[in-house]
Amino acid sequence: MKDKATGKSYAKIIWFGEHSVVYGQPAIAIPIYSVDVTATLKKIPSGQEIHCRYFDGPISEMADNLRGVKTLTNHLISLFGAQDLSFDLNIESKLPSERGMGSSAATAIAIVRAFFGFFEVNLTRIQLLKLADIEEKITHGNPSGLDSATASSNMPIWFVKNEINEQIDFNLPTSSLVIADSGIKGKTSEAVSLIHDNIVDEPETAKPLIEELGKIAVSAKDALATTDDERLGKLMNQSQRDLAQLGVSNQTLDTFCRVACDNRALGAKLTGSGLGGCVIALAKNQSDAQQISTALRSAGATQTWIQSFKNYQFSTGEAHDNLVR
Ligand SMILES: C[C@@](O)(CCO)CC(=O)[O-]
Repeated sequence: MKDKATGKSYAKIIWFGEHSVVYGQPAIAIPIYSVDVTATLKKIPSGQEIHCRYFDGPISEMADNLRGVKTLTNHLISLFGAQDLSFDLNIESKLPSERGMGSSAATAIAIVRAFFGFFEVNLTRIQLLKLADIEEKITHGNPSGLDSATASSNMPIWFVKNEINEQIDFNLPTSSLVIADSGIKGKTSEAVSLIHDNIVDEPETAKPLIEELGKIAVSAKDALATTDDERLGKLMNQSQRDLAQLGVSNQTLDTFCRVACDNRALGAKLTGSGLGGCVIALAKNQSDAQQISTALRSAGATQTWIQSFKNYQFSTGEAHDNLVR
């Protein structure tokens, strides 16, 4: 056992396939390395404390809105027989919460990694995702697993619920994604049940849209393999139309997409569960990305990030074993 260990994870951006992934369609998602979560577990003289932006104090006193993190932490305490250990768990997150960037999954992944690092026990990817799911099931109800799979990956992934979780390697050396936060909170569980209700109430409209979103993800994978950024942009626009028809966009997100496209974006769409949160726009080069980012800030984005794909591959030192959870 160490005196101190840290676990890291990343914000996730779903490029293609949010919502349809819940219904078995494929998705493409990417970790955003500059927007990360670090959990640090260290020994202290007494108590079991947790510090994060929503809570500061003993784990036993955590409020109900943090039930996911509390349950996961208690599960890890039992797993390692650490009931009598005095420790402090400090979570530092650069992710805004409820903005479609996978804040809860990233927090869960960082916590699990911190515990395994602290107890010096090897962690397999399957174990990591299963443990993160303890938190995600409480926070989101019926997660596809895409958020945790991406937050823990060091590469973009191609994902099919319970079937495929593999890295994709592509080369888009000049393009980048501009991510713009609308500042509006979007609850994943609400957006997921809204789509579920649409499928039940209007299956003849909703089901073909879900299937089309899956086909778009397949085409996008092909466009990535052939470095066809113009096609990727068009596929993003098509996704946005389908997601809006399914009811998870809103006026602000629609406006952001239009502003991005009026400012040289090759395409734009909401990312994550929608009903708020972030929009992503594909830029052909760095100067276009700057222009799009500035235009989106003028249109009201509270924060923007530019993720370039140059030298995207990097290593966390942990193998991504391409295993299904
Ligand atoms: C909306 C959704 O597809 C992504 C949320 O980040 C839900 C899920 O995959 O569990």
